[in-house]
Order: sequence, then C-alpha cells, then structure tokens
Amino acid sequence: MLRVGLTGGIGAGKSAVSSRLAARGAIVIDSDVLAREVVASGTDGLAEVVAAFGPEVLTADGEMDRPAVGRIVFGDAEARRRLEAIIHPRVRARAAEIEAAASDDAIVVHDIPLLVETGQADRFDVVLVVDVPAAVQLERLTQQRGMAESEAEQRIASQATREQRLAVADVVVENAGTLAELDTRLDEVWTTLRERAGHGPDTKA
Ligand SMILES: CC(C)(COP(=O)(O)OP(=O)(O)OC[C@H]1O[C@@H](n2cnc3c(N)ncnc32)[C@H](O)[C@@H]1O)[C@@H](O)C(=O)NCCC(=O)NCCS
Ligand SMILES: Nc1ncnc2c1ncn2[C@@H]1O[C@H](COP(=O)(O)OP(=O)(O)OP(=O)(O)O)[C@@H](O)[C@H]1O
Repeated sequence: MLRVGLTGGIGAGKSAVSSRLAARGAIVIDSDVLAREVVASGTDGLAEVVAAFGPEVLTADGEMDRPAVGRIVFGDAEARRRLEAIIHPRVRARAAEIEAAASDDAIVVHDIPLLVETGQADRFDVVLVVDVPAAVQLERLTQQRGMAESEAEQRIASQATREQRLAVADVVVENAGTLAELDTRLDEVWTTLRERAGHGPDTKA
C-alpha cells in the first residue's frame, strides 16, 4: 500500500485533485467528510460539541449548526482547538478503519486540510501539496463558493502558510491554471505514485 497525504489551503483544489486521483484508481479518504460524520445527529461527538459550546450550536433539527460553529471558532484559536480536540481523534480513528479495509496494493490518498497544522507529514509515504497563491484561494472561495471575503480571509489566516506546506511537500501540484492543466499534471503525478507503489505501467484507458 502506498499512503499519500494530500493537503493544501482552503479552496486550493484538494477536492478537485482527490476526485481526479480517485478516477485514476486511488482510494480517497476525505477528512472533511469524516469530520461531518463524527458529529452527525445522535453521535457522541455531537454530544461533546454541545457540552463544550452549549445547545446554541444545534439547529432546530438537532444537527450541528455549522455556520454558527464556524463563527465561533474561526475568530477564536482557543475555541478552535477545543473543537479540534473533539473531532480530530475521531476522524483519525475512522480514517484508520477505512484504510485497513483497503487492499495491499492500493494507493490510498488521505485528503487532510490540516495535515501540516497537525504535524502529520511523517505519517505518509508521499506528501502531496496543492499550491495556489492566496489571491487565487480568495477568488475561488468568494466567486465559486459564494463565501464572504472576510470569512475567506479569516479561514486562510487560521491555516498554515503556503511556505509551511511547501516545506513538507514531496510532490507539489500547482493549481492556479485551468482544470485541463490540472488533469495533465495529475497524469504525471499518477505515474509517479504508481511507480512509488511498485505498480507496472497503467494499462487503464
Ligand atoms: C467549523 C466547522 C463546523 C465549519 O463547517 P463548514 O461546513 O463551514 O466547513 P467545512 O467543514 O466544510 O470545512 C471547509 C474548510 O474549512 C477549513 N477548516 C475547517 N476546519 C478548520 C480548522 N479547524 N482550522 C482551519 N481551517 C479549517 C478547511 O480548509 C476545510 O476544508 C467545521 O469546519 C469543523 O467542524 N471544523 C473542525 C474540524 C476540522 O478541523 N476539520 C478540518 C479537517 S479534519
Ligand atoms: N484549476 C481550477 N480552475 C478553476 N476552478 C478550480 C480549479 N481547481 C479548483 N477549482 C474550483 O475552486 C473551488 C475550490 O476547489 P476545491 O473544492 O477542490 O478546494 P479544496 O482545497 O478542496 O477546498 P476545501 O479546503 O474547502 O476542502 C471549487 O469551486 C473548484 O471547483
């Protein structure tokens, strides 16, 4: 098994990369998806979040009110750490379970937004960083995701810097260009990953 850690700043294009690697045959484990599952309605994770932040972080339907929690934690590093202390161990446990079910020859890509912030670079055979300038992150988050500029800036500021990510990268995927350019680059990256995994040439069409 080849274990790949995929990271990048918010809006850099991790999902765009992971979906394209999945299409080429990778098993993708997405931390953002798991971070939702572990605080789904009725979980002990959600109960801990309510114990830590109060019932006002629940919607009328008993779900976690994500915008409300976002407003609390992205302006307050201490509150963010309390939320992460509840969610991250659960995400890691679930990711390990999913990975354990993958075959020995799988290329497993862990999509982890906070890989650098949480000091996980050494856990992977290959660290793949999706890199764009902050101006591109801002533009994509505001124009394609409809996020307010102030919110986008706050999230970018709560993450590692571009330089900190590049410092731990084994492979850098530059994604300031078009999606067609990204596809071409990922053909190269996929070949490299297959070589690292000890696979022969990719015979898939
Ligand atoms: C604060 C929450 C409720 C906001 O939810 P929301 O639906 O608006 O955002 P979503 O979860 O889809 O995250 C979007 C992006 O925000 C960034 N982000 C999320 N959490 C964090 C964090 N703790 N620190 C810095 N950036 C973060 C990441 O780039 C992520 O890809 C949510 O992000 C959360 O529960 N965060 C804590 C868990 C966590 O650290 N998740 C990130 C990877 S495990
Ligand atoms: N090369 C590109 N050209 C144009 N748009 C792009 C490109 N790459 C990604 N995008 C778009 O930019 C936005 C952010 O990309 P994506 O969701 O893949 O980022 P992400 O790193 O997964 O973000 P998050 O940290 O929130 O999970 C999306 O709307 C996506 O479709």
